[in-house]
Amino acid sequence: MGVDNSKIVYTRTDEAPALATYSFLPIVQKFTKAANIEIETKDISLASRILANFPEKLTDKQKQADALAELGQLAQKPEANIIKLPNISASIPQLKAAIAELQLQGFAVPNYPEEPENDNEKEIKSRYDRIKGSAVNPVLREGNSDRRAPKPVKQYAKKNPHAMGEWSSDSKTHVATMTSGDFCSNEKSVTMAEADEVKIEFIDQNGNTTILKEKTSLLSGEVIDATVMSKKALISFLEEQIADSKEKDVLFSLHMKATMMKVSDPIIFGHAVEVFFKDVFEKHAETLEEAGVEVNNGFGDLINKLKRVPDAKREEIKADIQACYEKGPKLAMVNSDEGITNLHVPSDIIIDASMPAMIRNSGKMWDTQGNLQDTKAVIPDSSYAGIYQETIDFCKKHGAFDPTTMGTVPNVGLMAKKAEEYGSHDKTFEIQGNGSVRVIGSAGNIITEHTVEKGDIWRMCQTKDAPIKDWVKLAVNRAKATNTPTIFWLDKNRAHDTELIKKVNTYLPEHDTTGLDIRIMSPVEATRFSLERIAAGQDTISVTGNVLRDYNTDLFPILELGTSAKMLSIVPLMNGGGLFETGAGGSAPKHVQQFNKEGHLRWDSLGEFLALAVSLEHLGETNNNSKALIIAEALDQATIKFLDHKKSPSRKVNELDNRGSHFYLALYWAQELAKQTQDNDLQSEFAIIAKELANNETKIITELNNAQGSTVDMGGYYWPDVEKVSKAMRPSTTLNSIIEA
Ligand SMILES: NC(=O)C1=CN([C@@H]2O[C@H](COP(=O)(O)OP(=O)(O)OC[C@H]3O[C@@H](n4cnc5c(N)ncnc54)[C@H](OP(=O)(O)O)[C@@H]3O)[C@@H](O)[C@H]2O)C=CC1
Ligand SMILES: O=C(O)CCC(=O)C(=O)O
Ligand SMILES: [Mg+2]
Repeated sequence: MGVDNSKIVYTRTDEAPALATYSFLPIVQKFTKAANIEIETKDISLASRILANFPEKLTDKQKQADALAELGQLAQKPEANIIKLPNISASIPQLKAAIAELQLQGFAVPNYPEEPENDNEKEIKSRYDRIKGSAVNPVLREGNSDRRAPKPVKQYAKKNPHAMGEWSSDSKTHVATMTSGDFCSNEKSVTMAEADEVKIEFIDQNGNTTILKEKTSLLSGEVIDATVMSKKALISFLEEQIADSKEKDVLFSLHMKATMMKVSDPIIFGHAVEVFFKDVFEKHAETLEEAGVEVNNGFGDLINKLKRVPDAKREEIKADIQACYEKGPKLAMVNSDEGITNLHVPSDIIIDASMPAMIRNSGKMWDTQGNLQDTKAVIPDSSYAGIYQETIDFCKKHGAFDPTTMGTVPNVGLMAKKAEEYGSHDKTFEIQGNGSVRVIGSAGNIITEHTVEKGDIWRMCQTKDAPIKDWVKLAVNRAKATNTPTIFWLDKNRAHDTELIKKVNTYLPEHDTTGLDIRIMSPVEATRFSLERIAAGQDTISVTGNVLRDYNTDLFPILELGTSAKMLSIVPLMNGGGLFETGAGGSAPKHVQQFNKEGHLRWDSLGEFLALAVSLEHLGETNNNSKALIIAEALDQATIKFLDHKKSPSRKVNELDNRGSHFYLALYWAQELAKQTQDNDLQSEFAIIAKELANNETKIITELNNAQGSTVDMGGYYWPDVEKVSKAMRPSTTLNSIIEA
């Protein structure tokens, strides 16, 4: 064999999934130990990543290993078997909050220098910049993605439909997107004929050159695209949309990925805040500057920093803010009770989850009174906005989807080797003057050139050939395995997609596709085609680039299953290993708030159960471990039973929560192992455990439910106290003693 992969790495992350791990991991360790599998944990939480980057500021006891770097290396090895739970892709406000908490806990990590004033601060900022945003996913995702609703999960959703808001044909809800001057319209794309090292430079109007990035190495066959968002076009678009929301009497809402994938999005978010509160920002420019307001961190940053402003001035600004609210359209609210608008915090409105949530809610969002209202969903760049307008049009015409009959849309997504927008982070620049930006080859040849103005956002992406080839192969494999129509969502009128279409047409014939229905359609056409089929109960595989992977794997699951937490999410790593992600959703900060307040955790670990089963199966197959295969199969059966018996966490306090759901999973898993006859050792060991768990069911559930109903002190949000949380998440001594026996 040569490859030793009797080990599974289980990640510790943040927020709700991290809490769930405290309860679930001991169970996992108990079951896998019986097959000689070692479960190693790696802490890739935001706080741990901060600590790992500043060893010189910490005592020996405080130091953290750089788990992310270690996992990044492991992901490139054939023995990799990693279970990854969702983590915080930190926005700057989240990063700052985590730093402040760590400092309070006695870790001498430095502040985040937003505007570094010397070399030392620049160095600190550059370290933090490696931690924020999508710092984790692109490092681990050394393969393309296969996300789908497994059959039992889909069947369960059909039998137990989630609530779906009705749609009316006269809904005023719509998407607003730019028609010119945006990334989509300005994109230029080139496939490299041979490997090269390119330079990115800015040339001002006087012919002075500034190097933006000295060296980017490109492989032969690599697709690069460069594009620019015009600040002027963006501002006038935002002004128009604000006026139009007022006129049409719909809520103004902004939907972006301002924490991840694209470092351009916080800047765009900042412009939206500034345009909406234009009168405040113009009139008080100097005061706000002095107070250190960072508009890219959302309107909430202004509110927080008002305390630094002298009293009289503060009252004046507050009155001007009020005037903006009165003059402008109604703003969509994230939390109407607390007055948090859609423009307050960039990480509160993450488009992949926020748009489907709106569509599931009859196309409505909350106003300041907590009433649902029709909405203008502003998605500035037009590259992918059309899929949501198409979905809205479909719902207006046909009414809401019916989860009891609808088909499914799985996804095969291109993301390996920092494909597409994942690779843009170190190649995105806010342009400092008028002139042009060029990508120059080593022979001095101009590869792309854009005329730019001060404030424009220029960015470049790169997509390597091998990941594209692998993505086509994965699509064909999924098409074959399911005999389902398979659509590449690529637009022949978009520069980047044109290059990808050429490659798809080259690589598809390398596979035997006899009898398969594989087509290429633009994202808008593909949406309509898939929606028509889904409504008729039919399935359609979507094969997409990286951003649509992100969007589609929340959009369809949220419509079909009520949440993307129930998705199977596999990343077959290009070098042979496996990365198994749990669900397709995020770290659910709302769930932590509820847990703190009333001791009830409604995080649904179904994604973890699904990921663990495929991880065990992968281990069993690559390591000839028959016990692992039996345990995997038993886990799948247990998960089906778990769904049948409706043991998912309830949303309400004093009912079954995440911890109780883990008990039932353990019970069913043990019962399945006791039932099988292929392995006597497993059978006898788990027969005893199954019996003990079953005999103590009432006692355990009582102990677990009694732990609910009061506040929980975690001793920290980003860096909680291990003992406190462990105690809170494992309150049943009866269950603990069975698991630890
Ligand atoms: N793969 C990753 O690592 C990802 C990380 N993130 C991170 O997560 C944070 C929050 O992002 P956001 O976009 O709000 O996404 P979330 O998925 O956390 O929130 C959206 C909603 O999804 C539902 N949800 C998601 N997972 C579960 C689950 N297991 N059990 C029950 N409900 C679930 C909840 O819906 P409801 O209220 O309807 O129950 C939740 O309120 C951010 O910090 C972001 O960076 C986000 C996406 C992916
Ligand atoms: O890093 C990303 O792609 C964002 C995380 C996410 O939302 C996802 O993978 O679905
Ligand atoms: Mg997503």
